[in-house]
Amino acid sequence: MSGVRKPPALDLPEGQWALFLDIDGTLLEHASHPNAVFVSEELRGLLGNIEQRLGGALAFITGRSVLAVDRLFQPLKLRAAGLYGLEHRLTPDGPVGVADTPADIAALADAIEAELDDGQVYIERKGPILAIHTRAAPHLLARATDLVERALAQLPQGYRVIPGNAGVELMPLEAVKGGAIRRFMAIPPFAGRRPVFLGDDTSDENGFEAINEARGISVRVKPRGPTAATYALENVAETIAWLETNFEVSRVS
Ligand SMILES: O=P(O)(O)OC[C@H]1O[C@H](O[C@H]2O[C@H](CO)[C@@H](O)[C@H](O)[C@H]2O)[C@H](O)[C@@H](O)[C@@H]1O
Ligand SMILES: [Mg+2]
Repeated sequence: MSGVRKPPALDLPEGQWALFLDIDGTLLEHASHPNAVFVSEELRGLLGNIEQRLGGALAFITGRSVLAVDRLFQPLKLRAAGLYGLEHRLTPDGPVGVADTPADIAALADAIEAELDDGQVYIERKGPILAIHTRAAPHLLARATDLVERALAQLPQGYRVIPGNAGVELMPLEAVKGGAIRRFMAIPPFAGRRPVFLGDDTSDENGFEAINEARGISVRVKPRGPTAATYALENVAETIAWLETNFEVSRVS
């Protein structure tokens, strides 16, 4: 595991922690399609219990939209930053704040879809963000990446391309997980607490940097190379077990 250490046992009372969680690849095993992931009752119960024990200081920090997250975890609703921080819901039942869309990329999505006319590539349209999923057609990843990089030239400045997990995403520069974490850390019930963030992907690295600046605990799940995270866990199962152990929550039967 790239020599990164396992995270330590948490040594402060639970009221002093703030917990930020990536979803795909961290809490959920990857599936062939974004809508094919499985959320167990145990996981819903665990997250609900942790949210209560932390006095609400738990938020999802994800590339999915908040609406997509709510559909997956229903009836559980948590604080969340969606679309890498372009959306945020600061209280579980509050409104979803949405950042401006710098450009309409729907037409771009159509063009890329037509170019990759293969039936195996799924283009996820997330408003200002485009995710090209090549999990079912790995041989098309390089072509998809090339197309998206060339599409950058057609957009106003302020977009970037980042590798996804079995795909590639095009997004505004301000879509960064570190910004989302800092926003939560400035308000109750997060402010003044020591933050923990668990994530598994390139897009989580910026979040790890924000956590490290705040002297928190950054944990990369299944690191595949260099990471800014201080600690690492092997996989989803180990992540869930670590959360259960460290937040002293018993499994929901
Ligand atoms: O920030 P995350 O919560 O980890 O979300 C990242 C992206 O996750 C989803 O795509 C990934 O997971 C899918 C389900 O396992 C998989 O089919 C796909 O190949 C992965 O890239 C989601 O669809 C994206 O919108 C998120 O940005
Ligand atoms: Mg992830």
